[in-house]
Amino acid sequence: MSARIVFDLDGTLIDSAPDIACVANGLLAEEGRAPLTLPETIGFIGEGAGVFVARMRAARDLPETAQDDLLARFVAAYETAHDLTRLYPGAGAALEALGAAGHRLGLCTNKPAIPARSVLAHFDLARHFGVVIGGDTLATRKPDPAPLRAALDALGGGPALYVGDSETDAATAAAADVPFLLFTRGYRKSAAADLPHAAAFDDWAALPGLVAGRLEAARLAPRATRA
Ligand SMILES: O=C(O)COP(=O)(O)O
Ligand SMILES: [Mg+2]
Repeated sequence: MSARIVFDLDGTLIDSAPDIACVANGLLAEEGRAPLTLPETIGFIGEGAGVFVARMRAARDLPETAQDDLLARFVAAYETAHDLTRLYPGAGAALEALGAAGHRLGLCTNKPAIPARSVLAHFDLARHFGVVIGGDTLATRKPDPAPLRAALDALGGGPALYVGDSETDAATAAAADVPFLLFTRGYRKSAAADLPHAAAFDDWAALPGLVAGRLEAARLAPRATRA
């Protein structure tokens, strides 16, 4: 059975926090402020670039009036910030295997669309995705369900799954009524058990089997288990 599988990006497919910290710290240095630590940076990721910059400002005592200017500079620098970013081990092979199994793949991230597409191209991942929805593609972003719904609609019909790492992703999947698969090595702030999820994995090599198992369970008991 061919499913629609939509993925989050930061903290799910890629470990991008070191590059995000580097971009933030370039701006903070220009503003005469102390750099963010990596844990601080990770704590600020998840609700899009605007919220990240607002949290960075608040943490380093920069005024709200600087928001628009800082955000524009942040997004501009973000587009080419790839050197410190790593694909999680096995993520590329898992996308390859899921595509080869006939599933249709999409991406739904709160990262702005331009840097999202840029990092996908950098890692040669763009070819896997039939649709890419960024944090600024629609008028609303996750945890609003609209971006995930738009990604799924673009992929056609069939069972749906959302794969992500964070509270935002779990809430988005719940709001869209889509089963959520939690990658536990990303940027979530709470315990995995506190995030509603249909299944969890800590190794990308396990995902194709997890998906196949869920689809088979749904086939055998369509009323008891969705997707
Ligand atoms: O840019 C962010 O804040 C988060 O990005 P993500 O939705 O891919 O985790
Ligand atoms: Mg994420």
